[in-house]
Amino acid sequence: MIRLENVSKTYFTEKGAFQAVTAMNLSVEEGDIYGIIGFSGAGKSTLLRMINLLERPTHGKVIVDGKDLTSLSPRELRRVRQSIGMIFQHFHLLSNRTVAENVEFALEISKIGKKERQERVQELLHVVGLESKASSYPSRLSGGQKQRVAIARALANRPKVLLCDEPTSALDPQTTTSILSLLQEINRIYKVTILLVTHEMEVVKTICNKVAVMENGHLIEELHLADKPISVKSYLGQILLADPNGKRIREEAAYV
Ligand SMILES: Nc1ncnc2c1ncn2[C@@H]1O[C@H](COP(=O)(O)OP(=O)(O)OP(=O)(O)O)[C@@H](O)[C@H]1O
Repeated sequence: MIRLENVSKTYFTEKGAFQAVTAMNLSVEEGDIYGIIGFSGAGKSTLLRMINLLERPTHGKVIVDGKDLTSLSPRELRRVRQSIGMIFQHFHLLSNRTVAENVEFALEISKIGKKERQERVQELLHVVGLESKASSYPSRLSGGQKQRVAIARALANRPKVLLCDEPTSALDPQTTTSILSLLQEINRIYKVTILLVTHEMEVVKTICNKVAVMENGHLIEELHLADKPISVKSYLGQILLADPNGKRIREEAAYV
């Protein structure tokens, strides 16, 4: 479903060039819930954002559903992007639109007719359990509810892939659990392939079947979590697995 071939990203700033991702190869199969984990600054978000070309790779190919996105025209890319939904740590909802209007917005952009838009919004708000909040504005919602709206909006155009950038990092543990269950349900009902960036192994262990461990822009190793026992070779992979809540990661990251 998704293949990254020798993908690198260099940022050019006033301070000079900085290589955030180096020659990464990754293969995500249809139906996977695929985690990307590592310390802060490892390049996880950069990698995720290259999958819908929010960041354009400096080198390499990004192949989604058989198409090399790096070779598409802007128009073709806009169309393909509709099949790739995305959610973020801080939700990014439109504050001047209601819950229903936030979800509908994605359908307006794809020029879907009004009747179909409204039916789809109803269905999605039902799936994320927010029918009663359709007319509320985002400022009146909890963090978990805001993420549910963002998920409904990301699913509006029936994407094949959902990219999740630290989707639970701004949420308390109980809300995190409910959002992760929702993502799992969406993966099952809609057969959406999910890629999820996180710094917490607990999140990965709860819903992912595979995880890529990243450090300093490199893929350190890939773990198949369905295997028992899980085979872990890298030191970083062992730390992450032994410390599912990421406490030690945060301590070590603060120390270095
Ligand atoms: N637009 C940019 N311009 C310059 N440098 C950037 C840019 N975006 C990210 N970086 C740098 O690239 C590196 C990787 O950043 P990235 O956000 O991908 O890491 P991450 O693993 O997602 O970490 P975090 O969880 O802290 O966001 C960091 O050192 C960051 O400062």
